[in-house]
Amino acid sequence: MDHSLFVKICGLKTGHDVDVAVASGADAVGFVFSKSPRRIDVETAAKLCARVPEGVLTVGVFRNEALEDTRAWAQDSGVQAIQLHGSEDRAYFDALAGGSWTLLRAAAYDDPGLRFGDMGEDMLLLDAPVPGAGVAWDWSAVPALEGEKWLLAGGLTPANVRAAVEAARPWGVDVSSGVEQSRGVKDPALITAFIQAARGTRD
Ligand SMILES: O=C(O)c1ccccc1NCC(=O)[C@H](O)[C@H](O)COP(=O)(O)O
Repeated sequence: MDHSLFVKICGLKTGHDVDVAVASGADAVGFVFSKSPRRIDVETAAKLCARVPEGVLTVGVFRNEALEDTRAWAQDSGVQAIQLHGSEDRAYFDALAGGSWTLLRAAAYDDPGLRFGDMGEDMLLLDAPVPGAGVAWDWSAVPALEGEKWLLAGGLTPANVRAAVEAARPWGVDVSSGVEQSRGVKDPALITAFIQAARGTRD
């Protein structure tokens, strides 16, 4: 069992799905603000953030948005963390640092020369090259990230997450497609199953 594994459920759109993720033990919930079947508007994100209890991190997910839009949407929705998935550079990260947000940097696992902290991030998310596509990769090909706060993502499901954790030994995991019944529509039973499987608490 791995009670300490950090688990983030991404791309939530409804209050019920947020409640299920929280009740099932998620450490973080993600809301997508950029182009995606999971995109929600700022008002919806604010309502979803308001029902998340203290201790569970609310994360806004962005990809190549204008800096001022990212800042405004994060502020207006009330997310506690900003996850950046595009070609945002160090200046972009620096402009958001020093605020109250935890910064997550998403990078493709095969990004050459990848090193934790290069963008000043607080957490690194190691993903497949296309985010949110449910595409798995060779999780044993993880760069040296031992001891860092890094999340494994990309094609994880309730069926494969435990093996992936054992192969890659991440600090945490992140999932979207693998807990959906159809693209962009979450399945509450899969959310619960994923969290239990990730931590090895499933029967
Ligand atoms: O989910 C999206 O559609 C998305 C769109 C734009 C930027 C990021 C996006 N998702 C980011 C995530 O955190 C996903 O959970 C992560 O890429 C893993 O996705 P999946 O392979 O579907 O589990």
